[in-house]
Amino acid sequence: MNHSEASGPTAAPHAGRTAVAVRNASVIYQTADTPVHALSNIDLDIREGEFVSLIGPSGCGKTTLMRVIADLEHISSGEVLVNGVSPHDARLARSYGYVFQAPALFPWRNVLANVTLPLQIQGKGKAEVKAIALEHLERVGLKGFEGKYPWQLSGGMQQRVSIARALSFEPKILMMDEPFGALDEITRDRLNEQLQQLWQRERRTVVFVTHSIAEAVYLSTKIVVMSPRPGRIVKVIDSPLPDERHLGLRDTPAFMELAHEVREALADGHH
Ligand SMILES: Nc1ncnc2c1ncn2[C@@H]1O[C@H](COP(=O)(O)OP(=O)(O)OP(=O)(O)O)[C@@H](O)[C@H]1O
Repeated sequence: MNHSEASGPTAAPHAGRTAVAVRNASVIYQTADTPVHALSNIDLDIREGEFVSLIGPSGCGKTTLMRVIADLEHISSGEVLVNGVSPHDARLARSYGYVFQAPALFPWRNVLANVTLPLQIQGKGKAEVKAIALEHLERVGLKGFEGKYPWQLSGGMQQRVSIARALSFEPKILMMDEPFGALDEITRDRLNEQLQQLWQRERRTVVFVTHSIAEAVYLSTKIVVMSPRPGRIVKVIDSPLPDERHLGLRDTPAFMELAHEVREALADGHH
């Protein structure tokens, strides 16, 4: 069965409810000398179940935009709504799961204890917490590794533990800031494929920051191309690729065409 037969000639319309609405949002960092205009007049809609990548050159405000959505940073003007409420209220409702570039696991806790931590903080019972954590470890392909310590795992495996931990309390939105940026290309490819399959199964909303055109095109249903000084959105591209994807897709004309469109938009942003 080819991919297009599996899910139609183009991606299914990701017509879920609005998960994130950013309206005319700007962020100005006050520094000792001149203020830094990190984001300027950002408008963005993300629907439930979309996999959205923010891509752009260093310093264009990708991380700032993600942090604004996730209530880790405040906007200077404009409005941001997450599931219809402020990012602050969304955070209190445990809407976000975070995965950062460095896995940020506790070295003195084994894999299971790292994944159970957010659940323990929620006050769930011990047996329930363990069952949930084991299930999430299995989902990221780490069944049998629950007794290992982070230093006994490869970088890619550590990042899979971080993903399991972020998903353990079933957040509405998974926020991923260059999660695979520090990994070698082969490991990165494999994790891209696993993440894509995970998204296909769960259809959770994902906001993903990356520098890689190939990664953005492979993973996303929507690609947000940004440019620096001040950080703004140059183009929003809805992916025409089918939802079911394998790494071989990267060699197809449709993939290369989309990668070209992203590259052109990035170049336009520099003018
Ligand atoms: N806390 C801060 N105080 C002052 N300036 C900041 C702060 N955080 C970020 N900036 C500046 O805001 C701009 C946007 O930064 P941001 O980290 O969002 O960009 P980015 O696209 O994620 O970059 P990279 O790809 O290098 O991580 C940059 O010019 C950065 O130097």
